[in-house]
Amino acid sequence: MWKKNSETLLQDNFFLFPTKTHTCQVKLSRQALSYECTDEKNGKVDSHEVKFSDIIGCMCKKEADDRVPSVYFTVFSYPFRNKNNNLREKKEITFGINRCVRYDENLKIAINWRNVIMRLARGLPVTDAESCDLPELVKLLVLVNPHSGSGKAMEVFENDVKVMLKEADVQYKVIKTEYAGHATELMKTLRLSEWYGVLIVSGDGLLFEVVNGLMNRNDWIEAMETNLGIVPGGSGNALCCSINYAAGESFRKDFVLHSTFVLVKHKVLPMDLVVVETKGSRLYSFLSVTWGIISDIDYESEKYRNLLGGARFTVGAIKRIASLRHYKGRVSFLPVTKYIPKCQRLKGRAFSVGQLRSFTLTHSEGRRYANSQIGSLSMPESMCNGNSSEPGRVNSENNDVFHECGVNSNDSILSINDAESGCYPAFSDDDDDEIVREIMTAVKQPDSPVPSPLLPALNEPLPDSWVVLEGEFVTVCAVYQTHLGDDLLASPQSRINDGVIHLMVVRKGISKNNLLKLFLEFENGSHVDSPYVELVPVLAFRIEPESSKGNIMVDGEQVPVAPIQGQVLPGLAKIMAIK
Ligand SMILES: Nc1ncnc2c1ncn2[C@@H]1O[C@H](COP(=O)(O)OP(=O)(O)OP(=O)(O)O)[C@@H](O)[C@H]1O
Repeated sequence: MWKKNSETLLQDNFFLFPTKTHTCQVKLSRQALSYECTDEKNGKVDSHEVKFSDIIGCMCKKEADDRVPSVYFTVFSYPFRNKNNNLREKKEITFGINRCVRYDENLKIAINWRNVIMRLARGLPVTDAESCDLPELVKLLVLVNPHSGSGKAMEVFENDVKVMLKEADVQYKVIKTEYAGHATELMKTLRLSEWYGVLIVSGDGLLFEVVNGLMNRNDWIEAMETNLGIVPGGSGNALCCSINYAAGESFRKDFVLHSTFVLVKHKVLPMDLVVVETKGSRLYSFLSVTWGIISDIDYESEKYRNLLGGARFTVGAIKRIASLRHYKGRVSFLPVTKYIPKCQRLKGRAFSVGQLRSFTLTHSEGRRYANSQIGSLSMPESMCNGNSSEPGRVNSENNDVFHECGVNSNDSILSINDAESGCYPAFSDDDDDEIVREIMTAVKQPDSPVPSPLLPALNEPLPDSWVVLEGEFVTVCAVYQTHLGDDLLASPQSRINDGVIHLMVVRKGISKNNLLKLFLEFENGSHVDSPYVELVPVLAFRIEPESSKGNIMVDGEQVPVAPIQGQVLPGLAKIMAIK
């Protein structure tokens, strides 16, 4: 027999449905629902515990026969199948109450248990467990793109998502998009106060439409308070992969179940956006800007979308590596910390640990930090030779940056990076605070345009504090989520709201074999250790292609091949995700 202790919020005796022969003592603490059932036939006792972190909802039911006063409540949970994998499975447990002769009295008990369970499952406070209100109603506008991925988004919603929304007591209205751009239009006139959030059942493209629709409203400040959720219905589903990866949830097997689980836990995180400026347009991006082989694969494999779904990227990658292209141009960026080219870090001696200065931008959540560790590796000589032409400029083909900084291989990494050394000046704390002030001032002024204080006009020169790389590139990607696809862990250090863009640069000089190897390493993120890959944390970037050949993609959507630049807007969006 259990004793009620200070941890116990509620305790009672119910019977276990459907057996009716098992009497259970059921107990609620803030962490778990526990029950101990005795089989009346053989006296066997069974103990169980269901953690609130696994519970998504609770529902009351009555008997079909109105003359029977029994009432039931069912708890819906999705615990991990076993300790050795991260796959969840549904477990439903139903308790019956027939203690009172009157139905309404049994119902009152069931409703109170349901209310407490719903609050604890959503992480809400419970002050008086004996008389507890149901959490506030959650109403979602669900947008489904019937043409995303292999065209099964509606099926995904009907078969998998709907049932979990019901279990979690989430109300919704579904709109099937009718054309590309429909979601953007809908967002422009959305009555914000009517909805807890907007749920996208599609790929990243539909969320891109939603974000841009909201950001282009005059009241974009309020509009960006809208909670955004996403369940994978596309082919890449990069944001869903990143959200699940951060939450420790599966994003390969049972992807939809795990994404919907994250969604119905009702946690919301600020998410960084990047304001992107290109020929005649200003876009708001949550994922990436890509140029070179990555964008070519994304765009050119589009035609296999319906046939192959996610596998379209693998087929596209093999094709593109076989007939490898290089892209000439200039890549500039404002580094979070003083920039040291990877070849310089690796040449001469291996540094065991490097340190990035903590970059912070104040947001309502407080200050956030981006830290990085530089691994120890050796660098092919061919990647590190040449002479520089001017400070702040690194020619990818003929530059001896090591020499340029006026240091020898015995100097420490921090002294190489001193401002006096002639290396690229870094962003100072004062600058940080200035940016924060500018963004926050604009945010407080309704109807003012979204500020981008780090970006000069596209046709204007960049300040000296920017680093410039020139030459031929295989790819340049500005990434702000961990994943660009389920087998593309492009930027393992990215966090949903770290206030940092990770700029990945692969220059000409890598063989096809090594490039293929690199693509295989993308799956677990080990490409970051490759001497051919630079991954630089930056606040802003500019890409200036020399020719208009190839593709540039913003969040997987094609834009003209022309100069393009972007700046991080820390934590501006709200995404339904678990840290
Ligand atoms: N009803 C519709 N008909 C045609 N196109 C649509 C419709 N609704 C949305 N779109 C467009 O379809 C494109 C692809 O959508 P989405 O990105 O969601 O799927 P995906 O490309 O398969 O997934 P991912 O971007 O994750 O690879 C987007 O550009 C979107 O604007």
